[in-house]
Amino acid sequence: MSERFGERVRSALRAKGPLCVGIDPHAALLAAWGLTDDAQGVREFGLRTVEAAAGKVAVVKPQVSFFERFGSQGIAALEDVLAAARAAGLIVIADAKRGDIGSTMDDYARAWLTPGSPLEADALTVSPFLGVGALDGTFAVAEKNGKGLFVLAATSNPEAEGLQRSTDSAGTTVSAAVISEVSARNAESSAAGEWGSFGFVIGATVDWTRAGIEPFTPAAPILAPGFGAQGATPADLRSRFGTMSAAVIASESRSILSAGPADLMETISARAAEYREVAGV
Ligand SMILES: O=C(O)c1cc(=O)[nH]c(=O)n1[C@@H]1O[C@H](COP(=O)(O)O)[C@@H](O)[C@H]1O
Repeated sequence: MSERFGERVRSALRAKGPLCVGIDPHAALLAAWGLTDDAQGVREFGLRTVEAAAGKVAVVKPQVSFFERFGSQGIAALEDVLAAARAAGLIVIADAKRGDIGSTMDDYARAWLTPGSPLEADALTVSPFLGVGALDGTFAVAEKNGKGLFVLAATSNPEAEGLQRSTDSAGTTVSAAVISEVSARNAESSAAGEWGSFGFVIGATVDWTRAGIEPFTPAAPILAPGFGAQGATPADLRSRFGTMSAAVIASESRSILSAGPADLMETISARAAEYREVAGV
C-alpha cells in the first residue's frame, strides 16, 4: 500500500511549514493578472501559481468551481494544474467539497482519489452533512489508495453557525459530532502515534469553545481556511488552534494571489516564512 496521507502531511508540514496556497482564479484576479476569462486563463493562472509555490510550501489547494465554470475545457485545464502540482512535489488538495448519498458519493471519491485518474489529487474536501456514514465508501477509497480527505467540520463562513453549532440532546454540536465520528475511523485505520489520513476543515475564524470542539486524537491534519482575506492572521494559528496548531494547514487564496504574477513567488516566500516562524518550524 502507498504511504499514508496523514504521515505524508505531517513530514511536509515539518519541512515546509503550515502555509497552503489556494489556487482560486476569480474573474477579478484573472483580469488583474492580464489573463483571459476562459479556460486558457484559468489554466495559465493555475500553472503560474504552481510554479511560484513549488519548493516554497508543502500544500496547494485548487478550488474546483473556478475551473468548472468553463465546462469540459475548464476541467481539462484543472487536470493540467493538478498534474503539474503533483509533478512539482506539492501535496494537492482538490477543493470540490463533494457530498452525496453513499452509492453516488463513492464515484466522486474514485474520480479524485484513484491513482492514474485524470483528476487525481492527494486529497479531497468532502461534506458530511448527508451523514458521516454516507462517506464510508469514500473513506475506503482514500484508505486503499493512500489518499486523504478533509471533512467539513466547522467552516470559516459566518452563515455556517446556525447549522454547525446546533446541538443534540446531550449538548454535542454538529461540528463536534463530525470530528468524533471521523476520529473513530482514523483510530481504526491508523497505527498508534500516526496521524490519521481523514483530516478536518476547521476555519481559522472559528472559536473552538463556541463551536463546542476540543483537541482530538488521533491527530489528523486540519485544513484551516480563513487566514488572509477572511481576517485571520498567522498569530491566530496558536490562539485558535492551541495544542493542535502543529496539525494546521493554513490556507490563503486571495490575499496571496492578489500580489499578481510578477510578485507572486516573493509574496509566497515571505508569507511562508511568517507562518514557519509562528509555527516554530
Ligand atoms: O474547504 C475549504 O477550502 C474552505 C472551507 C471553509 O470553511 N472556508 C473556506 O473559505 N474554504 C475555501 O478556502 C478558500 C478561501 O479563500 P480566501 O478567502 O480567498 O483565502 C476558498 O477556496 C474557499 O472555498
